Amino acid sequence: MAIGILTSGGDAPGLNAVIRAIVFSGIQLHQLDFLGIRNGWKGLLEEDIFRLERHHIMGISKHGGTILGTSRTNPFEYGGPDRVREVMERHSMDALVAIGGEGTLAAAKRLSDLGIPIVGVPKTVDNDLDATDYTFGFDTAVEIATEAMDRLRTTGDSHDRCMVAEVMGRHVGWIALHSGVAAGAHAILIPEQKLSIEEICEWVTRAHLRGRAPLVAVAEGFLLDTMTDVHSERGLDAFGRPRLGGIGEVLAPLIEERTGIETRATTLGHIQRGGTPTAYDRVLATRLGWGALQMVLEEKWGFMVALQGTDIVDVPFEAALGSLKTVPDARYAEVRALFG
Ligand SMILES: Nc1ncnc2c1ncn2[C@@H]1O[C@H](COP(=O)(O)OP(=O)(O)O)[C@@H](O)[C@H]1O
Ligand SMILES: O=P(O)(O)OC[C@H]1O[C@](O)(COP(=O)(O)O)[C@@H](O)[C@@H]1O
Ligand SMILES: [Mg+2]
Repeated sequence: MAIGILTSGGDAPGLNAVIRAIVFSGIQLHQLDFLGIRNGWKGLLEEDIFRLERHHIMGISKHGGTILGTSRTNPFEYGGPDRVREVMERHSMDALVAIGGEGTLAAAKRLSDLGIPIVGVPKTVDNDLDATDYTFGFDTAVEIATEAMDRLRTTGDSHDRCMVAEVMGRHVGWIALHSGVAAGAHAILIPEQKLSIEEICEWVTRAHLRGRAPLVAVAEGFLLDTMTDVHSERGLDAFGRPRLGGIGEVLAPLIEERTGIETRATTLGHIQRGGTPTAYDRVLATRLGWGALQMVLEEKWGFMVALQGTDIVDVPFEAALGSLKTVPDARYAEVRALFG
């Protein structure tokens, strides 16, 4: 049996650990063959495929990114399901493991609905996929964001400045919430909760009056109550979505002007997605990889692996695709009560 593996969508620390887990245990325990597909669906449709052997996966769990490369190609706009079938047949590929986020899994679901044997592994640093409690990459992103905020606090303290730390989070504020709590931010701003600049400045002023250099953690997808669209000044991505980043720079002068406190903004950007995955993410990614291999062996097409509690389970693609996993109001309320 030959199994194709592809990674698609934005990268996340832990992708390599998933690939390693699938290939290592597939070769060691089941004598399976693996085909590496370069650059997501694009490589499948262009037949950019190679025999994925044990030496390719040696020691890769600790490396960020993906040895397979990634893209945001939509297989339905580039070749279509007939071409997917043709390439799989030509390479004697009996099954496909698609590792990606909601876009990749939506494509995988459509292909699987057409009878193509696919299983999925969820991936998102934003941690916004429903049906799985956590995804690999999220813990690493939170760790990096927390360390950055700790650093911003010491320079903020020295200069008695308000520091605004902008982190990733297009639709959901999990990274901002977790890193903001860990770093003791005085306000945490997330996409799920619109706020006025007056409320934010009140928290900043209150913290400053207590002798603190205020720290504001903001997710890139946050909107002030005066905004109708997310802040975007960098054009569109390959999928036609606005590229985010820069809301911190928008907020900083508004805060400075209203509070009189000198304010600086830092956008962390892709630093959160690069480099070494945490041990937690490596273990989670490895377990998800083992789970995906098991699904292939059981021919559970149309399913993806997920973490529920501490268990790795199988869920149908549609369970992950219905809605995003947003920060619940109650989770935000308990944090918000302590702002300022
Ligand atoms: N409903 C869909 N059907 C087919 N392909 C899709 C669909 N939605 C998204 N995609 C493709 O999947 C790609 C990857 O999705 P994206 O959201 O960028 O990354 P991720 O998989 O990390 O969420 C998109 O750029 C798009 O080409
Ligand atoms: O610069 P890129 O690759 O377009 O990606 C940026 C986007 O990817 C994200 O990191 C989301 O990634 P996930 O799909 O892993 O959740 C967003 O927070 C960000 O807006
Ligand atoms: Mg996505």
